Amino acid sequence: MSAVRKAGLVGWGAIGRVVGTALARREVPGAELVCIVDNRPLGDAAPAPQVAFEEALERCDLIVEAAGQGVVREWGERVLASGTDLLVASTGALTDEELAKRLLNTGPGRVYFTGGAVGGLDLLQAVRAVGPLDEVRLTTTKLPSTLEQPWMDEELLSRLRTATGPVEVMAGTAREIPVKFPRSTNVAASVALAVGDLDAVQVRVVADPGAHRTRHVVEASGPLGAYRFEVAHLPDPDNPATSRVVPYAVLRSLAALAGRGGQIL
Ligand SMILES: NC(=O)C1=CN([C@@H]2O[C@H](COP(=O)(O)OP(=O)(O)OC[C@H]3O[C@@H](n4cnc5c(N)ncnc54)[C@H](OP(=O)(O)O)[C@@H]3O)[C@@H](O)[C@H]2O)C=CC1
Ligand SMILES: O=C([O-])CC(=O)C(=O)O
Repeated sequence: MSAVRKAGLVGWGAIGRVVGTALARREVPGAELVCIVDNRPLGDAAPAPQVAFEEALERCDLIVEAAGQGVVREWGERVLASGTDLLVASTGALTDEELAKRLLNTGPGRVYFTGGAVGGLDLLQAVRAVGPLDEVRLTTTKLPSTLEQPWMDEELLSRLRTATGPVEVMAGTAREIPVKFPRSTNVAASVALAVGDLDAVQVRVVADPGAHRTRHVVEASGPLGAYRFEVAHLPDPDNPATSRVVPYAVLRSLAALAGRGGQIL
């Protein structure tokens, strides 16, 4: 592995632009931006060459996925088999346990995920080593428009569009929810990765026209106590499904992977 991590960024959107700009400015010690992969032609605005995914694998030793669950499904194993590490933002892809297993067993590259929009995962992961968490709940509250999905029927869409207060859109486990809302509930999968059990995490997705901040509340109890983590994020103005904090969580994960944080992580 080179002393400086050669990072390739997949996705030049709400997350990718902030991450890519910071990397290009060398704001993450120990990591540099080598190339960008995106569906759309990026033109001169991009701070690194736009390349095809195959070429990114040749140029990089770390791929940062900030594009969507489909990229993890389609490319995950190829990234790792090529010897390149993979940092995943679209953790919802890992609710496919067969895929998650294959990614764990493929190498020599390694797979990592970022905590993204949700906090407290380190503590949940620590407690899980003592014994299973018996109750884990996540309540995600977002602007209704960010939760509309192609599979929704007219009645549900109309409930979302005419809501004047909080409306429960769906309840289910972390196995079910991130697949149904692929761009807006990856946090459920992230909590499940920390807890180590997709079915143990009960998720409520709430649409609220008053949710000018996106809220994620994680509640859990286990052998050593009870936990509650609540965040209220400003949404990205261009893509309100994504909280503005997420690229900074990706950058934090990158700094840890690059191992030269300039801070004690
Ligand atoms: N872990 C967490 O807490 C969070 C995770 N996420 C995940 O991160 C993803 C990205 O978020 P965000 O930046 O807000 O999304 P955006 O839609 O703003 O940007 C995604 C970019 O990636 C591109 N893209 C999508 N698929 C591909 C592909 N197969 N190959 C190349 N480029 C592709 C998109 O192009 P196009 O639009 O043309 O498809 C778009 O330019 C989300 O879809 C979600 O899965 C998001 C928020 C929080
Ligand atoms: O950014 C957020 O608040 C959460 C999100 O979109 C996701 O988990 O996919």
